[in-house]
Amino acid sequence: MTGSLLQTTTLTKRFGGLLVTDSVSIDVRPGELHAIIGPNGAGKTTLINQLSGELQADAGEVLFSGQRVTALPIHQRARRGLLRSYQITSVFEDFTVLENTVFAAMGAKGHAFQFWKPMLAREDLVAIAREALGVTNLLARADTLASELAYGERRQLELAMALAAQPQVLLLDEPMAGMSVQESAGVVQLLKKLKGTYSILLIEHDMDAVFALADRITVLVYGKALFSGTPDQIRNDPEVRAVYLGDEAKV
Ligand SMILES: Nc1ncnc2c1ncn2[C@@H]1O[C@H](COP(=O)(O)OP(=O)(O)OP(=O)(O)O)[C@@H](O)[C@H]1O
Repeated sequence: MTGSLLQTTTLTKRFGGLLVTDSVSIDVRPGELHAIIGPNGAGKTTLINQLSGELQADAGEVLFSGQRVTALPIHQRARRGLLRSYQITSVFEDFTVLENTVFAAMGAKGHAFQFWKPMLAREDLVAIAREALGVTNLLARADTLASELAYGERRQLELAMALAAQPQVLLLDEPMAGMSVQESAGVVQLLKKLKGTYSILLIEHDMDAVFALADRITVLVYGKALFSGTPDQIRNDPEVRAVYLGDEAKV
């Protein structure tokens, strides 16, 4: 698979006797949004955890920009540009939205946090942070404390913080979970804007969102990548319809 930014080869993970990632080989190409769908318990989160570095695979490889990152910890993968939204830097409740985003930019660049220096004096990092807040429509809330954000805005902040870290590949695990219909629509618009610039691996249960956004979709069932293809191919594949989407699926 040439031209892949992120790739797994026969990735395998067991929890005791349970095979949760069953020799999965998938890839994310530059600029594409690749969605992973599958029933509850199919192993989607376990797979993304092995990509981010939160879990170590039992066998197989994770390649990022052609290099093995399989054994690297989370922060080293993040520094190379493989980043999971919301997990790299936690949100500080008593910091403003801008300060949290500057902090994320700082961490990504490997700068140590210096308590004696005002965070917002770092003009280069503030510029990166403001751009990320602009993209995620949070600029108007830049001076608001994180603790005062509504739930949907908080998820936007997590995404802004990930963007401030200037990733190449973004790993997103159910970014619309818990959101209102209106908030979800906002995230779909945002991801439409981001794809192309960033390569995105998305796990999402909202099939309307997945089919509106994905360039490619992989269907995971019992830990196995059953099928990968374009939304049209997935929609029209009889096996996928039978095992996952259901014959009545209107997608
Ligand atoms: N740390 C763990 N130890 C043991 N079993 C686990 C662990 N984490 C997940 N599992 C099991 O692995 C299987 C896959 O879980 P996973 O959360 O990856 O699925 P998922 O596709 O993300 O599910 P959902 O769509 O419900 O979020 C499930 O049967 C789950 O119970």
